[in-house]
Amino acid sequence: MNKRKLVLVGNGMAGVRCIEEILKHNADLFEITIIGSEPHPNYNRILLSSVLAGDADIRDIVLNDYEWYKKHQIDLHTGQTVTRIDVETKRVFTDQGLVVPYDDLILATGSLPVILPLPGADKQGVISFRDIKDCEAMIEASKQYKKAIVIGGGLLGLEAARGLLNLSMEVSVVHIFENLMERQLDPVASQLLQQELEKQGIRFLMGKQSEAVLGEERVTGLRFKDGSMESADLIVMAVGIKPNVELARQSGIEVNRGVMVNDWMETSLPDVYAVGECAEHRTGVYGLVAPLYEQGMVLAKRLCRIDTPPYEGSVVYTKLKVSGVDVFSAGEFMDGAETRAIRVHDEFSGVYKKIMVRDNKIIGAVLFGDTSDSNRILQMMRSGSSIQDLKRVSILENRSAEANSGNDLVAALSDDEIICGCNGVSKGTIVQAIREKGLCSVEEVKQCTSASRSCGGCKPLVANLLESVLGDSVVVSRKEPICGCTTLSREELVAEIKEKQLTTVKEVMFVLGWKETEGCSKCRPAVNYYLNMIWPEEHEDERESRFVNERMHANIQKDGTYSVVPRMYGGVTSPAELKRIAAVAEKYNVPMVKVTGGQRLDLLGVKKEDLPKIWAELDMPSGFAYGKAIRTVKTCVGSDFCRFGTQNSIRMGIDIEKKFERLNTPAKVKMAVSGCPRNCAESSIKDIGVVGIDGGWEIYVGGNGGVHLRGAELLCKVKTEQEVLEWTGAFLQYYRENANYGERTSQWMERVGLTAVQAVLQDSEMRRQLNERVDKALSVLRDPWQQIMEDKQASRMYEELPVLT
Ligand SMILES: Cc1cc2nc3c(=O)[nH]c(=O)nc-3n(C[C@H](O)[C@H](O)[C@H](O)COP(=O)(O)OP(=O)(O)OC[C@H]3O[C@@H](n4cnc5c(N)ncnc54)[C@H](O)[C@@H]3O)c2cc1C
Ligand SMILES: NC(=O)c1ccc[n+]([C@@H]2O[C@H](COP(=O)([O-])OP(=O)(O)OC[C@H]3O[C@@H](n4cnc5c(N)ncnc54)[C@H](O)[C@@H]3O)[C@@H](O)[C@H]2O)c1
Ligand code: SF4
Ligand code: FES
Repeated sequence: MNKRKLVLVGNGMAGVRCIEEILKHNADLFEITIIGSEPHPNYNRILLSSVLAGDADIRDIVLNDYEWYKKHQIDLHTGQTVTRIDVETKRVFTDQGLVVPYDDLILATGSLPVILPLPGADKQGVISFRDIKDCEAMIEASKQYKKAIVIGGGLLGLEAARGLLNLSMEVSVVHIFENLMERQLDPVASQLLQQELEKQGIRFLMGKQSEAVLGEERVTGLRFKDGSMESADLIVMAVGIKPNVELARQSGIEVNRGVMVNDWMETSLPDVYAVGECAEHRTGVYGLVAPLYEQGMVLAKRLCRIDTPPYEGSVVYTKLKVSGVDVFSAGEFMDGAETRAIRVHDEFSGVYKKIMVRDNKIIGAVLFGDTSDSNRILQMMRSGSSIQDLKRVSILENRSAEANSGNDLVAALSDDEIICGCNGVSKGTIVQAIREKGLCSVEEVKQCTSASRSCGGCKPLVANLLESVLGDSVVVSRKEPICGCTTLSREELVAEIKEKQLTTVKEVMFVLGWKETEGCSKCRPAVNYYLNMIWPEEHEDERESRFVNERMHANIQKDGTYSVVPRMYGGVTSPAELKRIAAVAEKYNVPMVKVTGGQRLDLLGVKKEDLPKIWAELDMPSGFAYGKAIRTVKTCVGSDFCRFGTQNSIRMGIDIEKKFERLNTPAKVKMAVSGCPRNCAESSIKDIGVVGIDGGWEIYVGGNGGVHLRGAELLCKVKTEQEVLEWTGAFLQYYRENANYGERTSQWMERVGLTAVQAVLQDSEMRRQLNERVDKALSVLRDPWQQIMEDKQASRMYEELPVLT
């Protein structure tokens, strides 16, 4: 049988998803050609926000790699734009002279970002945020420039702003209205969101209408209609999108806001279909993947001649992807004459929930601060079930607070509740797949059901579901590949390194069949760390695999200069040290000397070539302020000086720091010792916090005072200073051996739980063995500043190293 020729214009999320569905139904029906303007295989556009925020690498976000196209015999043409469709002869033409005939044609050309027609909008440094190219441009700009303006306080603008903040830029969001995300949030939720983002460091200029982009060749600022101005080196326009319909319009296909389609995604021309953001269905144009995938599923069945209910539109919802902020919105959210609302606003915990009701049915919701009920509420909206017989406020009862764990919460969900909103995958489907196909990792569930394949917001729920179904085999269920270059999880990698006695990064990648021979910026430093941890004496640290700060042994600053933080054990210094610091600062014109949060002195603005000279003249050890290593041990004044002090916190802090300095760890480790439970050294928000009590010490672990605020948990109470050192050593080594590279103790403790850690460390023999291993690791470590000063070759190489971020 002759295959029908199917051509897809647009190699993006909606179109390729439709092709995947077609292949699932019948892989032999079509000869498929895909033409896409971007020079990449299909990637997850949603995760561009994560790439910008530094949580993912471009390579991690590819959805279908080139192999996939080859495997399915798809003729792929990237970097080519279809410029004309000849509907008479049924052929498409590209800007590079390619002519492809079709029997069926799918248009999935997506959207174009709206660019405000401001004078100066064409200057360098004015960009949108839509594709990999934009994302790379922002990352590049952040290396040279300081100040960014994001125009538009919608989902995209806020995610861009958060990403730019992570790239160390100063960020101002310019919004035209008084309330952020006014298309999704009511004024109360908007205000809460603004306050939270302000706390994270974003500035807001509300109710501002932009008038002109300032600058010569490159942007220097923005002028507003009220005459005020704001300076900027980068302007990101995130003021909405418009369906990309020009190709369809020119080809005589009926176009309104989008390409007009009926309930089977058919356009006004025979054999021409449209899906995704470019399509307009019953006046609805969607800008989120869930409805686009629903459209693709209907079209796939239609093209494969499989009976399908028509596409009748979608109930959409949004969640902002900014860490530390939980925001959910669906359907109607503004109060009106015909609607009533059920509201809860807990100002103490910062939780706001509002459910909109009409004719006893839920027609919309806004949740801020706790979005754990979002799936259930969405389900009730979608099913249109009556809430007449329910106790109204029970709809908003916080099930996450009642549940002892995420597993309890997920166990309480009914089988038809949707776990993955983006891909419309229910709990029942996932549970069935886990049981029938023996799945035991989130990655496997993703491959098999598509759950967690898009925004990734449902990953924790999928993981909880795996745990609740698999019970004790949970350890297996947590396994995820360390990056896209390998399928090996951390546990598997560590086991392979030990078993095969692999000793260099290159060897690991070669022997274990890495997809990319050189690895990526995610796995190279991780493998180097695991090798250091496993073979402390045998493995020679591979500096070229480390991030720039660790290679240079100093923190690179925004302007390309470095900072120097010498170690001051327990935050204690001496007149002699202070004199040396002052002399160095004067001699090398150090622009700023600053006291750090960890009770040390930071010399900021040091030129790269001055670093070794400054280290030599300071004659102090490196403070490792740049590394995934033991950082500071902050202390209060303690019993020697403080009238409340029960224990000598300064001595304890110095002893801890002297014992564990230089130790490399999966992520930075901050410690503190307080002389009494008044806790002046803030031990309760440190990775390890020690608190003096009558007759002994309490040791707390897993605290974090950063973006993800977490109180440390009590690990144990001990009597002597020796025991503090013993437990600290055991905890550090257990964390070194079991956490993922880059995972802070707070995240690790969250993942494995205090009880599991206590169960190991309460065994004195285990503590002894762990201490033996940590002592071995410590015994070979030397001060890196000293090493570089002694090694002429190293200091030369050091000057020449290329910058890898
Ligand atoms: C930063 C960011 C974050 C997002 N976050 C979320 C989120 O959290 N949740 C969510 O649901 N959605 C999110 N979205 C929206 C989501 O990514 C889009 O809805 C989805 O990608 C649209 O898919 P599409 O296939 O219709 O269009 P696209 O993914 O834009 O694909 C269209 C493709 O067609 C190509 N093309 C256009 N014209 C032609 C032509 N003539 N010839 C050849 N190729 C052509 C384009 O270059 C493009 O590659 C986000 C979007 C961005 C930019
Ligand atoms: N988490 C998510 O689901 C997510 C994240 C990013 C992007 N997206 C999608 O990407 C698309 C684009 O997002 P978006 O935020 O650009 O679109 P949007 O239309 O949702 O928001 C644009 C915002 O810009 C504001 N605005 C318009 N003109 C302005 C002006 N002159 N000055 C200042 N502000 C102005 C609008 O009031 C609006 O709040 C949408 O479809 C969105 O759903 C979704
Ligand atoms: S924690 Fe206790 S001992 Fe230390 S300074 Fe505060 S009050 Fe004094
Ligand atoms: S909810 Fe977005 S991937 Fe599952």
